[in-house]
Amino acid sequence: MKLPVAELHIHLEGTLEPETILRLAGQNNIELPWPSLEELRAQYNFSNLQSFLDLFYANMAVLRTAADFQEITTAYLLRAHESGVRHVELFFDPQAHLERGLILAEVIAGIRAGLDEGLARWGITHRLIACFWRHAPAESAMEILRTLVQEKHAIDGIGLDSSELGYPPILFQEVFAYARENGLHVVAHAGEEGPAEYIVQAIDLLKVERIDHGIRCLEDPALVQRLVAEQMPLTVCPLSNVRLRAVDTIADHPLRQMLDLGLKVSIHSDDPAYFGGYLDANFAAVIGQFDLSREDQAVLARNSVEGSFLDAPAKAMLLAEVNAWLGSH
Ligand code: HPA
Ligand SMILES: [Zn+2]
Repeated sequence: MKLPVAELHIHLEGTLEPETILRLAGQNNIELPWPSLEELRAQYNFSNLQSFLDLFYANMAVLRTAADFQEITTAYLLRAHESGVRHVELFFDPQAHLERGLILAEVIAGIRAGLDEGLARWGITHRLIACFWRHAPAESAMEILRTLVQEKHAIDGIGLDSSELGYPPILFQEVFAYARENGLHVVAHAGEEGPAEYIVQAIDLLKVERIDHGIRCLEDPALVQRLVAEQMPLTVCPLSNVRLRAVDTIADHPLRQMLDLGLKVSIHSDDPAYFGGYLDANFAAVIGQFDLSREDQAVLARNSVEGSFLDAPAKAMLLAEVNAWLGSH
């Protein structure tokens, strides 16, 4: 039996595998600067968040049709199913696709079709979260969000991603207020490359329900105390942190320390096609490095379920499965 988990920090566009990128490029007549698998693979050496984002945004040019979005969503869910994922809260970047002239309703329809397929075939439940770019003006986010709300596009929440340094959460206060007023869930990347202060702003000004990454909270002991007291979920992505040089190696990752402090951390894969592995690989890396006990692993899984936007009965069911997993060995 695999450890049942909720995947809460996964960017759909970050599941685009190099082979899929080249196949879709051919299919959709998109010319990429790296036409062969070898040349493409040579690009995956990142020095920081921005160097990854540059490649990530360039590669998603190959996504053109609703069918493309459906296909990559289903492909991801199959892979997630194989790594024990029972529930997924999927991020996508509307601005990246609008900028390329795609129609948002079609993008969402494709993703939704894939999510429905994942539910039917593997029983994976889902939520869909539109992430706004913090490097773009808040007005752009607001305009898109208004359309999403007015046209009743099927999203369940909003997030905040892309380049972090220099783009504090305060810039998006109105966008997040509007989302909350319209019944949407709210999350934000904060404290990945940005300072602990951005985590404070995300909580106080954006009133987020989860922090994505959040590892730099450790630089502010008062904030750590608060995050523990409020049991604020932190969606930590170990392989991403290593590949984007937020930490030097897995051995230097603060996960063990975060668990010991009582922070509500869970493990996620961020952009698995870019960072060397899906949820199972992220778990394997930290289990091996920190000698995590089965109880530690169950805590990580419970945190993922409790931090999700599932309703209470669905959470209770998954938590019972985590306990069954713990009792099964
Ligand atoms: O790790 C990330 N950080 C910020 N933006 C992102 N967009 C995809 N992945 C990321
Ligand atoms: Zn992310």
